[in-house]
Amino acid sequence: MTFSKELRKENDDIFKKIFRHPFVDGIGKGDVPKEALVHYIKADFEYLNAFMHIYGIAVSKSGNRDDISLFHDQIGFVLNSETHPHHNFCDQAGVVYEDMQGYPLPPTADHYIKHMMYHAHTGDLGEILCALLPCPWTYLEIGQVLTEQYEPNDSHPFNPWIKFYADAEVRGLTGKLRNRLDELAEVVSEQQRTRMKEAFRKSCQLELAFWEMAYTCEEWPVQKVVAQQ
Ligand SMILES: Cc1ncc(CN)c(N)n1
Repeated sequence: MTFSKELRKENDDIFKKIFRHPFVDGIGKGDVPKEALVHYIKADFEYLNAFMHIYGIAVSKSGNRDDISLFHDQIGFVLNSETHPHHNFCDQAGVVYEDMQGYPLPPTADHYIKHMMYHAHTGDLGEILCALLPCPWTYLEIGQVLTEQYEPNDSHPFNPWIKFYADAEVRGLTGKLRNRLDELAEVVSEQQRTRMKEAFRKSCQLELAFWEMAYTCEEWPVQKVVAQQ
């Protein structure tokens, strides 16, 4: 079994919980509370900015042009294409995309990007890929599961979102990351494979937590700066 297949199998419990999460299921049913959509978009805009920064660190650790090209293409996709599903959520929430940008990250999203940043700064390319992969991979499978389960048509409010993530482009990009990870995993020590598995599982946990964060509109416990005495 390839390393990425092993990762998928070992984290099936979390993938299943993600598919059943009320926010994700709400996308399939075409019914997500507006506040949750807004909370999601605000956090996800900044999350994806951080995600591109991490790909940038991966570029700086790349030893050849094939790897540089791999990460460059992923940045291009996030920058130019992943705005489409955000627009779908904005349209359904009745808000303007530009008004959703520049907000501080809620605790879970903040934790998630710092987890990836940690592995980006301290790990090698394989470890970075493990921290990054649950992001495209869980969304690809969410798109596939919701398509199968709800068979959305053009009148479905979240049809563009579901179609986008179930699409061949996302499958192709995720497949490229998986293939590169499988190559890198073949030449590392058992100890390093354990570190890689831990990075992957924590990102899966944080994917699930991100949906919960948006659904419950999670905020920091104290929001305003308390005046110093
Ligand atoms: C938190 C999160 N995870 C994954 C994706 C899909 N790239 C996303 N937009 N946001």
